Amino acid sequence: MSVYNDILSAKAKQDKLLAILIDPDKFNFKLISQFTDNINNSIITHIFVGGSTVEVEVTQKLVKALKPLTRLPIILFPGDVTQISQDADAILFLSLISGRNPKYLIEKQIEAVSILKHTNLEVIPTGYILIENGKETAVQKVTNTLPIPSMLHSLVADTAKAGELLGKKLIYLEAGSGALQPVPLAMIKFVKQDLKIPLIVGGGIRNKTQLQEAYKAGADLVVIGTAFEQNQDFFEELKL
Ligand SMILES: CC(C)=CCC/C(C)=C/CC/C(C)=C/CC/C(C)=C/COP(=O)(O)OP(=O)(O)O
Ligand SMILES: O=P(O)(O)OC[C@@H](O)CO
Ligand SMILES: [Mg+2]
Repeated sequence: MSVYNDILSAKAKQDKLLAILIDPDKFNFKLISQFTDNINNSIITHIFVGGSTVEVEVTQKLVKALKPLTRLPIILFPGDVTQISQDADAILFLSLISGRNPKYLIEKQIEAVSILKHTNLEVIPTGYILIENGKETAVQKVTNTLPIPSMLHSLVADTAKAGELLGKKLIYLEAGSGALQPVPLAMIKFVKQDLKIPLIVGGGIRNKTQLQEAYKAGADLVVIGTAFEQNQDFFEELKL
């Protein structure tokens, strides 16, 4: 079994995927069993774990605790090498290709190699693209990069395609956690026209309508974090 092959076959069958993003810093360990019950009884297909700033060792503790409580794949979505946990199933090996900061284009990845050697994680090369959303996001601040303006559809599409040609296996269009505006639907459609690899879309998606619209526009996998953090009823809303 491979996490990436499963994503590819879902895409081929046009089965849409949904990841819940769990931020280790904001996680309440006391509620873990209720929380994983909610996840296991929902349409969620993947668990992403990560944050732009996470205290050392908290990710490892979270992944270890989650693993026995769910059969869903746990995928690291790391802001830093300190978030690598050997108990996860896979890691999005991100390169921030919308930015021009060498640290997030190649330096963190070099740093990660010696840590990854001691794990069995499936490594999934991922082109990560920040899209402007109306306010500065945590990832922008941490990486000291600018997102691509939301009108520049062809720059985003060319950036995504360049990622594919460089050998990335996934493209992730990111409006940012808690974004005021999710990635525009017209942009998703435009990027999708010439992209063969699966497309992940996340940031600012807060209800089922927005989720379905993102799928219809061409997202193969949608990532939602904040709506689960802030709205207790969101698991129920997804069932309707
Ligand atoms: C290859 C390895 C190990 C690391 C790659 C490091 C790179 C290139 C990261 C890209 C930039 C970055 C900081 C991504 C963070 C992704 C992420 C988990 C975002 C979600 O966090 P938010 O929810 O936006 O932020 P908060 O933590 O403030 O909530
Ligand atoms: O928290 P939200 O806004 O759902 O964003 C999810 C993810 O794309 C952030 O990296
Ligand atoms: Mg967050």
